[in-house]
Amino acid sequence: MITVENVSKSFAGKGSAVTALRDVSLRIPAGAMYGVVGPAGSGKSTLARCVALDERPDRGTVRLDGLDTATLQGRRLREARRQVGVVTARPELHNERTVAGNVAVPLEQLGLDAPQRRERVGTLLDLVGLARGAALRPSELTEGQRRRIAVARALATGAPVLLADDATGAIAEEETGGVLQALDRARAELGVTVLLTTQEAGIARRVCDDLAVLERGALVESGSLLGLLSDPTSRTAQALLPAIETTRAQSARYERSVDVVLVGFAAIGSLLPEAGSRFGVEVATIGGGVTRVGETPVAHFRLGLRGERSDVALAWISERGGHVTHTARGPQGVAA
Ligand SMILES: Nc1ncnc2c1ncn2[C@@H]1O[C@H](COP(=O)(O)OP(=O)(O)OP(=O)(O)O)[C@@H](O)[C@H]1O
Repeated sequence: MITVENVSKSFAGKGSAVTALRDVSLRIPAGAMYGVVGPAGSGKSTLARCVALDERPDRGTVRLDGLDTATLQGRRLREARRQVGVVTARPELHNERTVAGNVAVPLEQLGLDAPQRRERVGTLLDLVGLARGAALRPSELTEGQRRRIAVARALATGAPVLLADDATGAIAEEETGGVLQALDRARAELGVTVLLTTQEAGIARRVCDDLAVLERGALVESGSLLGLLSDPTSRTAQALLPAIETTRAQSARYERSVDVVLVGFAAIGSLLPEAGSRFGVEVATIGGGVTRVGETPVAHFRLGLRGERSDVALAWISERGGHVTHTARGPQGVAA
């Protein structure tokens, strides 16, 4: 468990100081894939550097498994830093060494002998999908593959936390999946806690369980990704849920219209038709669509309803986990 407790951090700027983090608190459970999302300059890297103990907060503290890191110095600080492997968007690789040689660097520093290094490097290159590239030079690989070397190197010493600070930044779209898969396998197969910062909520949507959104150094929302998506007013939902575009004419064919978020195959497949037949109400999908969070489908639909018991049908949908938002009714009982 990583806890960030009321962390604030400012830097001297030209003239006035720049506040990079304002009283940020987070709880990152052990073994989670946790996303920190926000626009450029919102404080993601500063938060990442505070968690990696490369930066000291002005106020507040970071706890790694309960250890208060605020006052650590010298050897104890170095030991705590070794708990966190770091990958950035600009990993420095040694081009005079092979891919395997790069991953072996931290193991050489630890004093592992050659057979132990070979075994560990082989396992890690396999984990990041580069087992066949071991003898190549980093310059012979794509940028996405170089990021995966950096992931393997960051995991080499067995750090329980992996900090991927914009690790998918500035690589080709088709290579993003490979980097995300490497991070996901680190979590799933090594039990590593992964903190992933990115400007794109869509990147976090593909792999993260939990999310924090930063804006101008402040935490604006945090929680499970599915929980945040269930609230259509959250920033995360607004960024990730399919947009609803319906015309007035489409809505006008029904007595009322509502928006609904449904999570999971079962809810999306059966809740609406079942509500319709159970309560004798016509329930039609007149807008929206389905997206995916990891493996889970999430629907954001506008529904048109007709029938006396539409209120009861909607209450029934809500009781079964559907998140219903009532849109304003127009003068003829039509959604505005
Ligand atoms: N070492 C530093 N010295 C001065 N200002 C800094 C320093 N590090 C960060 N800042 C400032 O703090 C604010 C937050 O920066 P930070 O790099 O944490 O944001 P970010 O969300 O990671 O941005 P990006 O997505 O562009 O990487 C910015 O205004 C930045 O200019």
